[in-house]
Amino acid sequence: MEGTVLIHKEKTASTSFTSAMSLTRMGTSQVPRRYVLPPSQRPNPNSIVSCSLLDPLPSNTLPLIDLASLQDPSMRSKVIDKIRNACKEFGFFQVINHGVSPSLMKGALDVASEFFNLPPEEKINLMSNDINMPVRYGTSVNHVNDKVHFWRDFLKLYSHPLSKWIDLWPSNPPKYKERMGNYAEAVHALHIQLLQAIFESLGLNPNYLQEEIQEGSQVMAVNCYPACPEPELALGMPPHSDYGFITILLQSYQGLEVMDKKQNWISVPVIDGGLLVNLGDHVEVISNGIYKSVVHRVTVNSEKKRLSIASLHSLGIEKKVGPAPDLLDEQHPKNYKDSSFRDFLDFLSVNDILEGRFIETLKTKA
Ligand SMILES: O=C(O)CCC(=O)C(=O)O
Ligand SMILES: [Fe+2]
Repeated sequence: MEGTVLIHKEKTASTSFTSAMSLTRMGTSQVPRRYVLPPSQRPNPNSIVSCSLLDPLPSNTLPLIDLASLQDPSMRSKVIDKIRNACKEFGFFQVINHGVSPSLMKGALDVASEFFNLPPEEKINLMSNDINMPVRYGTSVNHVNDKVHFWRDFLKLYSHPLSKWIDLWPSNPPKYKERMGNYAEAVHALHIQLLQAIFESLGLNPNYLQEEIQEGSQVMAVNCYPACPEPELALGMPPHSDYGFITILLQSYQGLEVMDKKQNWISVPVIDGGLLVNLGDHVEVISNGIYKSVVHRVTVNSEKKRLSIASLHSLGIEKKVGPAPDLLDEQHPKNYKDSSFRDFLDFLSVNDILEGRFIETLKTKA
């Protein structure tokens, strides 16, 4: 049958199911049971706060930061102040004038879309249940808990250094490597600038951990959320925070929601040419909790396929990260244990993403 794929080869060799993309193409009018969330975890449209994007920031708006002035010595400290406020208040902000060109962004979204439109037979050889695989196609299933599924197909790509990984990336569509690779490199350069600004906003040397960051890891999660016949019952991704320093996210359509301090879900509007920046668990740990990683989730809609490219940046897989010594003294003891990307992968391999966040396991006090 078109679209039926075998998954969980290692665990349940007989399990077969159809990807969200194939279900949508078949014109399914109801989501299969495995996507239906318990009522308490469903997106409740009445509780979602919509925000306008204003600058400067009154309450109840999401921060939008113009990076054009970051390189201007007379303006830099103003931008750093805005970044500090955004990190403290939300752990999230959007950026414009960030240096990644509109054509690179469009090129990456176009090839992402073409890849997910390929017939299942073309994608299946990239499918794996092993979260350590450097290139991994997945269709909605959660690697631990195969009872709850999410309305998402994804392709995870190890991306830095690009020359090490790009040969493993898909050769079809033919422009995939070139377009996605150019985007990955531009976003990698942007993430270095953003980290410098974030460190500066904490009072740290902007070049803190510079060498380790240059040698760090970049994993891109290219996500596809097809139109969903019953969007009120399912999610594209459950609530989680990202591992790593920051995630730079490009979205083609609305769907991402971030949780604010009052635990309201705030829907993130799409800004033409903008990119989203999520603080991840590394920043929470390095700042010793001054900043918190942002909890976010993805809702789906019945009208339109949504694509997103999440570029996740962290230290190398075995490198431990801990609170910055300059932020610690007798009044400010260490609130988090040191940990590595490997520790996170080990955590993920035995924990369902719905059951707690990795960062909670690092706290030295309750
Ligand atoms: O699709 C999105 O907007 C978010 C994706 C995401 O959170 C992730 O890949 O970690
Ligand atoms: Fe995420």
